[in-house]
Amino acid sequence: MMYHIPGVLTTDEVAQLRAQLALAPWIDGRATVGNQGAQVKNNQQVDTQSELYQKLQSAVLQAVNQHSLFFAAALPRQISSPLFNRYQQQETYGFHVDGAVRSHPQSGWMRTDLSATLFLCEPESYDGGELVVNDTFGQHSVKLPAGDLILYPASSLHCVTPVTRGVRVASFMWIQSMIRDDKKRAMLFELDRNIQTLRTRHGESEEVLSLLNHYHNLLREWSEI
Ligand SMILES: O=C(O)CCC(=O)C(=O)O
Ligand SMILES: [Fe+2]
Repeated sequence: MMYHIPGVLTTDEVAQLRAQLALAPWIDGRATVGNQGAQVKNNQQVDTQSELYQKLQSAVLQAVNQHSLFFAAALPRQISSPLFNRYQQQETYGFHVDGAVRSHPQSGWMRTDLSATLFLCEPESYDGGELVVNDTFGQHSVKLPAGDLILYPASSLHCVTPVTRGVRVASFMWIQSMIRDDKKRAMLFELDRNIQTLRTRHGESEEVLSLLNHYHNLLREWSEI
């Protein structure tokens, strides 16, 4: 399942981030990838050793952590330090696999259940640069407004098509979820959304309370924390 999470950053926050990113040290994106990825990866990333990187990644992490729809869809247990990438002049990232485990600054290791891209450029400012994700229902091509995020299973093969005009800048990260299984996580999300809608439409009721209890009991049953 893929989820579009709108408004992770406001237009002003995107502009501020972009201004800072223009000053950041950019290095070859192959610095953070294994053998297979290196063969198909052609982009730049902000140097994670730089002081500015620390500041920028924590701003993105904070925005993501505060977003209730992101929380409901991802049920995050761990989020990797967000990275920043840039594609221009035909740069691309061919179909690849995201590593199943990564080192994490606080916990040592994390499992990547979900991948996320936070778009930082308006779609009409560049051509190409679609994120293409293969899942069991076929191929999905994604290009979102600046400030919006796409969440997709890290288990799916995916690529970024060549940027043929302009520049595509994004932040991307991985999430270990409290609910490892995509199907269970999707069911919980659907239940959660319906409870919220019922509440907004009809207010509190015994039935809403009971469904909420059911949601939490399933979460209690399935979560790994
Ligand atoms: O730029 C993107 O949207 C995705 C990047 C990506 O797939 C990766 O770095 O593993
Ligand atoms: Fe990837």
